[in-house]
Amino acid sequence: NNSPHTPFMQKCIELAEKSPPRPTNFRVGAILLSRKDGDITFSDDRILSTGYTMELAGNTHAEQCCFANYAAVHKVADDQVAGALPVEPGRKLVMYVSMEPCGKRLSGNAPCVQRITKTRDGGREGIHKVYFGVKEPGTFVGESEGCKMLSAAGIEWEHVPGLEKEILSVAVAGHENPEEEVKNALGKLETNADQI
Ligand SMILES: Nc1nc(=O)c(N)c(NC[C@H](O)[C@H](O)[C@H](O)COP(=O)(O)O)[nH]1
Ligand SMILES: [Zn+2]
Repeated sequence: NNSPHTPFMQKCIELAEKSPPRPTNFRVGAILLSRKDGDITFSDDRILSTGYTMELAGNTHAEQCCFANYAAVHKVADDQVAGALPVEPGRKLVMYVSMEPCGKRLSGNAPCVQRITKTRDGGREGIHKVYFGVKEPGTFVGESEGCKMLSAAGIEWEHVPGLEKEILSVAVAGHENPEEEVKNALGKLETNADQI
């Protein structure tokens, strides 16, 4: 699949591969960038931050680490990251994540969709669009709500097809029956591919 977004998804997979395998989460990679409107070759992209699951101490998600890394570089607290993100006319903030941002976490920690929507606080445009490579499998929270919650917050999202098997294999590497879980998740994708 030669989507122009594929190289970014491959970079997210490389990031996810740095994540320590655990049975209790998915290994995910995230990239935050600024993109010039109408730049169809993405040649004027500016990478702002990256993150991967458990990159930072504690039970941290890729998107969470991506924001926290940006906050640290800009010397603001994690919950102040929105105010530190660039606001540039003619440019948009875009996030690539190998897996759909979580709408709910078994740990009860703030879900990443909430962290993404918070970038719009104070009337800022914040994150304009999120690209992800696979919907979250039902392993932990059942039917994922991430996309619905992004739409409800007025944030665009798009599934980048073609790398589902690679993304899922990396994501579940620390799980009990990884092959089974990947097959199951891919099977679900086949049956409701149109509903993604
Ligand atoms: N998009 C995304 N990025 C991540 O870095 C990550 N680990 C998940 N995983 C989603 C999954 O639903 C939660 O990992 C479980 O619900 C357990 O919740 P905790 O992670 O312990 O808060 N999803
Ligand atoms: Zn998350």
